[in-house]
Amino acid sequence: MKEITLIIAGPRGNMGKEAVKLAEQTPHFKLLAVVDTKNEGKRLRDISDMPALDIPVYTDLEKCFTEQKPDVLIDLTSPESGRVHLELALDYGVRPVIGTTGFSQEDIERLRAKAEEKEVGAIIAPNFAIGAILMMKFAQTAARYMPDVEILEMHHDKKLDAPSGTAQKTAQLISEVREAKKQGHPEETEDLPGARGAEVEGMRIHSIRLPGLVAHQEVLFGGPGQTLTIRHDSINRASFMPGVRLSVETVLSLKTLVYGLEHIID
Ligand SMILES: NC(=O)C1=CN([C@@H]2O[C@H](COP(=O)(O)OP(=O)(O)OC[C@H]3O[C@@H](n4cnc5c(N)ncnc54)[C@H](OP(=O)(O)O)[C@@H]3O)[C@@H](O)[C@H]2O)C=CC1
Ligand SMILES: O=C(O)C1=N[C@H](C(=O)O)C[C@H](O)C1
Repeated sequence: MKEITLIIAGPRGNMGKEAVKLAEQTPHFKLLAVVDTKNEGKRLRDISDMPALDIPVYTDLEKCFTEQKPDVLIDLTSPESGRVHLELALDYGVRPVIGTTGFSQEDIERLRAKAEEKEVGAIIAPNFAIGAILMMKFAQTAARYMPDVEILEMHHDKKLDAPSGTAQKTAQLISEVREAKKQGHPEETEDLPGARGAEVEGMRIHSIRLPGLVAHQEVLFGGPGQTLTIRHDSINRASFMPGVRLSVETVLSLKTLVYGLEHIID
């Protein structure tokens, strides 16, 4: 397989650490450098807890692109940084693979237009885990038959964004097959604000944050006399890495921005 050169933004994070390992262990991936919020000028091996790789650490993504000229940027940072990094990658002709969550529908449409104008492929994957993609697909199928649905997403308490990117993507997929409808009692009230969760076309999304959790989601459907629950659990971050690898390999042949791995995994 042809060698693919990479930059990883966010290498000290939970996901970034796994992605660095993935890059090290994949024979046709070559990690050129990493982009961090600190440690400018150091080598990766000089940062505690990081693998002994003799590659540079940058704090300035533009400088990194100019000096390293990578094929692909893997971004696993924060919602604000992920947006800026994706735009910069498109400007520099570097293919972004963005696992960072917190993108709005407007962001995605604007960035897709830019990717197409520049003819640079890009992937935003709110969830890289195959099981999570299947959970979303199954939920979309179920919603055709059982349109009353609530989404419960549960994550570790270091997560910055709510609801999760996966929950938002699930709601979007369901809304493609389900007519918007108000659920629950027509006269229900929220005696404590937020008690019924966030609302997307009448569906409700509930976000739980607790230490001990990694990434979990239940999609609950109700119909007369029955319920259906579709659940996915990521019990560690290794669950996301096959999807990261597939995204890096696929983004090179794209000329648009793909939002969600369900468009890549048939
Ligand atoms: N798509 C998927 O399957 C998955 C997506 N995610 C998403 O990935 C993102 C990262 O998650 P996670 O690893 O758990 O988060 P962490 O907080 O553990 O790691 C984020 C890392 O990014 C760094 N960072 C922030 N801004 C920048 C920047 N501008 N340049 C370089 N590095 C930066 C942080 O540095 P510092 O500590 O100094 O701020 C930190 O080291 C989140 O948006 C999360 O929702 C998570 C799991 C799976
Ligand atoms: O922050 C996380 O951890 C995760 N974020 C993604 C999301 O917001 O859906 C994917 C996964 O759920 C883990």
